[in-house]
Amino acid sequence: MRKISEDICCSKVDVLVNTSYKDFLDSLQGKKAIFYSKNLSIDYKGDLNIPIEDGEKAKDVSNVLDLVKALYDNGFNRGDYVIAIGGGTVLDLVGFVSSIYMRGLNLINIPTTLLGMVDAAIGGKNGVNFGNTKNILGTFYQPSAIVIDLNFIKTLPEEEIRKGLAEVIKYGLVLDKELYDYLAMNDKKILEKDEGALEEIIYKSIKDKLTVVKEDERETKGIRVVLNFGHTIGHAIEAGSNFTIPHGYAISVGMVCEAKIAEEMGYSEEGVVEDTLWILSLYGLPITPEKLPSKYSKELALASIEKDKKIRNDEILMPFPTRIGDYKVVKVPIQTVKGFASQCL
Ligand SMILES: NC(=O)c1ccc[n+]([C@@H]2O[C@H](COP(=O)([O-])OP(=O)(O)OC[C@H]3O[C@@H](n4cnc5c(N)ncnc54)[C@H](O)[C@@H]3O)[C@@H](O)[C@H]2O)c1
Ligand SMILES: O=C(O)C(=O)C[C@@H](O)[C@H](O)[C@H](O)COP(=O)(O)O
Ligand SMILES: [Zn+2]
Repeated sequence: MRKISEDICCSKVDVLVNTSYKDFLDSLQGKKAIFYSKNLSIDYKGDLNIPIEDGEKAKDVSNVLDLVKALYDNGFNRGDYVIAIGGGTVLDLVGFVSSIYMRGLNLINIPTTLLGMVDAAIGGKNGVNFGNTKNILGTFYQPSAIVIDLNFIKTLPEEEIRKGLAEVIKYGLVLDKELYDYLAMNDKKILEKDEGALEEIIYKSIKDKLTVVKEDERETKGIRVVLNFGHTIGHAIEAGSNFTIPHGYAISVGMVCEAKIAEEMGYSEEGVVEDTLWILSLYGLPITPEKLPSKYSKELALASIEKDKKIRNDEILMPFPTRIGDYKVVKVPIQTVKGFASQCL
């Protein structure tokens, strides 16, 4: 077991990597509401156990009030615990609910997908979708603990491993050359779910993400935006498909497109686009729209860029890879981004 403890602004956050979630929950004193993915067989008995239909539909705003009602009807208060067990969609929904009910009660994240373990469970961003826009309603709210139980990986299909790897590759490309090199040399082990290799990339990803979040929890200093590399175009693809194209695949194509924009605008060293294409292909991730699992409306995708949360005045704060493991945030006019996007989408 590896433990990371961080003070993020006003919250103490513990991350336990490779530990039993049941043992951890047993150690908590207090009432527990367990909100878990319906697709998982969770036999842990809390004071309230509610299954959630996961996938992007979980992030429909109507689900927020259903969960709030369950907490309210069952007399939960700020001394009690909300436990989120599932992939990124369950974590985003439950994180939001736990932050608004009584202005916040104790949240424990137990991610069960690779994407959840390396990204969604970490950093306190949560959100639900509204009006064809991703995560337009949400808060920043830190969980007190994140428990990574690698047993969940055992039942995870390979395609879910690949989707999570898209976010791991993101860290490699813009923050961590060592992680990029590790990914480049250990593809077989990682795709075969070798426990040591998975623990290594999960640990490195969490460290990278927390280093950024600690500096700029609320994304107000132009630092946390780096975690959004590939997401302007990625979220546009998701919106254009009515959220049927999974996040991991959408941001894979998004990273290719945004790396190309960086190169064309003269912000990246030669070879960055090739390295991006190479590493994504190594893990079988889509690098062109044709390789995505379904079609999307280009018009809806382009229109959704206008709602990007990184817009300030008429410009989007774009985190561009400058060389592998490094980035620069550049203000690009919305219409310029849309012009480039129109070529890649
Ligand atoms: N808040 C953040 O910082 C953040 C970061 C990255 C992504 N996200 C969000 O996360 C979401 C994507 O998350 P996801 O990729 O985990 O998708 P998901 O939650 O839809 O889970 C993917 C699939 O895996 C299944 N599953 C979950 N755990 C399993 C297990 N252990 N074994 C077998 N199947 C399992 C689920 O039932 C589902 O079908 C998107 O909405 C994205 O916007 C949020
Ligand atoms: O934690 C962050 O900050 C991120 O941007 C991580 C992203 O991988 C994640 O998809 C996040 O949900 C995107 O947030 P948004 O602010 O673009 O909605
Ligand atoms: Zn993401």
